[in-house]
Amino acid sequence: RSVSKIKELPCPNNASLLFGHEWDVFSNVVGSKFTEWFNKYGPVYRMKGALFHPDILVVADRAAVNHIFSTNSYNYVKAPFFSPVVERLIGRGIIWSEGSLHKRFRRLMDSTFSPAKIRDMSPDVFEATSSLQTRLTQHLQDNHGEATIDALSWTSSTTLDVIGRVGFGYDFKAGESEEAKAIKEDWAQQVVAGMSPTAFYAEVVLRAFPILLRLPVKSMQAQGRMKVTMDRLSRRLIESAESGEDGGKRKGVNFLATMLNASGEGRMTKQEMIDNVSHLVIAGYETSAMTASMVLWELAKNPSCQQKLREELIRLGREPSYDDLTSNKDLPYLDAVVKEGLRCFPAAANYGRVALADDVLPLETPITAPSGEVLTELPIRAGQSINLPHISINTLTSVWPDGELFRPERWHEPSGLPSKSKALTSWSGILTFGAGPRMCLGYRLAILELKAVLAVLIRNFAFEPTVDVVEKRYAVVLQPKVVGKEGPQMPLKVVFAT
Ligand code: HEM
Repeated sequence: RSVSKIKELPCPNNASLLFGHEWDVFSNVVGSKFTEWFNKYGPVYRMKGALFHPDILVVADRAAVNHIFSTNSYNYVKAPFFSPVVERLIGRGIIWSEGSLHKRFRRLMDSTFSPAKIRDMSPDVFEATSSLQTRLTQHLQDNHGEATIDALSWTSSTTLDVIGRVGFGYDFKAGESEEAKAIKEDWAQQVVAGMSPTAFYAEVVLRAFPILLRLPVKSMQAQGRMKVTMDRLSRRLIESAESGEDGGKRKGVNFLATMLNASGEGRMTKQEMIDNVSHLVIAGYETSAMTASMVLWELAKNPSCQQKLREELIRLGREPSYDDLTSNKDLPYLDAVVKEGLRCFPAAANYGRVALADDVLPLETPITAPSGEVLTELPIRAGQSINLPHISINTLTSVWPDGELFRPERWHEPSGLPSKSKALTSWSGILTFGAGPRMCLGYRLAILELKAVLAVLIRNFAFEPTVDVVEKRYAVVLQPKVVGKEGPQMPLKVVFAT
């Protein structure tokens, strides 16, 4: 068995005796501490864990990242603390699964997200975005042409609509159906709980004493409530499709049809179907909605970017079609805006993994240990916690020129992007959708949705920031939060575009 060399790595000073460096990471702007330490110590370092948890490895080195995501991906699992939380929230579906179960789920679901299937989904996406336009137009007319909206709430109603339609032939009625309201409410409660310092303490205590997971703690009961809502919806969808009560609508094209087929052939149990419906809804709706709201925020703060995008959309002279949105021929700036939004605001901002078995991480940038030994690879032991903070890795200035700035133009300038020798091999060289066998299943749908939502909004409306101070927080996924107010939100002023 090789000896771990973790202790040879640089480590920031000033760790708290009780909370190591983890409180620093939680209480500062998302990713800022990781970035500060990457800049100081290079692309691989260790930090102290809370409650005497062994040191955590933090990695941005290109070879190590590629190894963990792609080459030996199944050796790097979600943290043991994370799995029971996901299970309690949304059951044992694809996000929860590991190893052979994950491979089986992935084989069943991969084809549902092929480019051809996404094209088939596009009318549903456009129906949802056109409803967004109609509702926002009405809202502005009711408010004398000017309103302050919570952009996150508007985008999440739209992405929930999309996932309902394309996934299950189900209409969430722009966030107004009983289930949509329950899902949005339960989710918001999770996020509010996740933003509080108690969430930090709960996580590190439960990690140290997993037995406590069995106790009836309040925040865990909230997770249970979400599962009840999701289970009820999943069962209803499945039963109405099985009985033909929905007129065969849900047996047609969507994820549910794929799962019903698999279940008919004995390749998926009913409970697995129920859980995977929940996983697809949760994975698919809030991530895309948050990203869209963050991009709107950036465009609100950058009127010239917003105007440039609007002019491109007006120049097109028609509602963008699927081909317009995917070919990038006539809408290159929209493509750049979406890529830049995904780079700067990755949903899984602080991403963690744990090694199942001993392994050796390759290193692109050798590390000189205090002994003078030069490490060109890093042996690690089973159980090693690893952090791969997407938000820092996507924005490191040593890789991305002025990487901390939101600047869509970079995607059209060779000097704005990482050099070939520094770029990751993931989608567009960023980690937002992960990489390798667990790469986001719905990334093509997410990109189409983001483009369709932004095209409709920017073509027809103009956005400005409010006096509220918005900050990025991490609770379940990356979230916008207004300083001094509870819960996630993105307040923006909106008027009709002229
Ligand atoms: C901007 C929007 C989105 C972002 C940033 C995002 C990001 C991610 C990330 C980081 C992962 C985890 C990869 C890993 O575990 O290594 C993931 C997994 C997943 N995503 Fe997305 N996602 C988005 C939208 C969607 C959409 C629209 C769907 C469609 C239903 C979706 C479905 C999934 C599923 C099913 C998984 C689990 C894949 C697996 O474990 O094999 N995501 N996503």
